[in-house]
Amino acid sequence: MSLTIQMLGTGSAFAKNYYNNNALLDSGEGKLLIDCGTTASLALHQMGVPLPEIDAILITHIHADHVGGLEEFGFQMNILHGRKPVLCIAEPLIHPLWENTLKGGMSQQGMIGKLEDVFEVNVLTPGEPTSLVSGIEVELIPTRHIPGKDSYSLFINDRLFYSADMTFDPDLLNQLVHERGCRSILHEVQLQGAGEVHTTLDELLSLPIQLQERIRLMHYSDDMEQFKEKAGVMSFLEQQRVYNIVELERTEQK
Ligand SMILES: Nc1ccn([C@@H]2O[C@@H]3COP(=O)(O)O[C@H]3[C@H]2O)c(=O)n1
Ligand SMILES: [Zn+2]
Ligand SMILES: [Zn+2]
Repeated sequence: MSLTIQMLGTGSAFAKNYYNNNALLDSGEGKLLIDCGTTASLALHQMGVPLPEIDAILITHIHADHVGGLEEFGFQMNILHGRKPVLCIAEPLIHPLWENTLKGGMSQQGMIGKLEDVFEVNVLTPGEPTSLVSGIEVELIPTRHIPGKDSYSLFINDRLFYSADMTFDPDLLNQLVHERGCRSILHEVQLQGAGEVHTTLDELLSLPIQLQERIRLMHYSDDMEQFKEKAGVMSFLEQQRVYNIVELERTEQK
């Protein structure tokens, strides 16, 4: 079965030339949206993907570039299409997502008082690979991002690692490739400055070349073009281009 990935956007939280770093996975039998940021519905509109075609949404962590579009997605599906969208989410994110992000805009007396009133909630257990839509199995891997905030990277179909926003974790990347058969890595990157809550390009450049060869960069700032020649064998994912994951597994990327 073929699996494709199309980034709705590849931008950092403050990027203006790129949409939010959200992704559409398509197995041919089902579509999974990874994160639903503020720009998600506009990007999906431009890609010609109607919201009801998406079988499930998966959330990595709570920042606006990853969850800021859920209010519109939830309202559109309930009001215009008469059904709740499926929301796959780790248990620790449910309370803060509703109480701190969505409740203000979505609550309605006697009608909407909790996440489950708007979404079909599929509660995920980190560390347990779970089939989310036909042909797409995901394991949540807790990774560090902001102190005190839970965040989960993704290991997809036992072959593709998709980083959430995360600080540099070379041990995890080594383990995934050498012990778990990971063939390609889509990794967030911060191009300039210290990587206090993200992973810097310099940190990724310190990895063994066999790991760098598997990495495609995403979640980058507007000055990405200036860094194309500084990224070594790593290349930048292009937003809205459709990649077959087999194509991502080729080591010669440039
Ligand atoms: N301690 C923090 C917290 C947040 N930030 C910035 O805010 C953005 C929120 O979305 P993000 O994509 O995680 O990127 C974060 C940083 O740019 C940051 O730089 N340092
Ligand atoms: Zn982000
Ligand atoms: Zn974040």
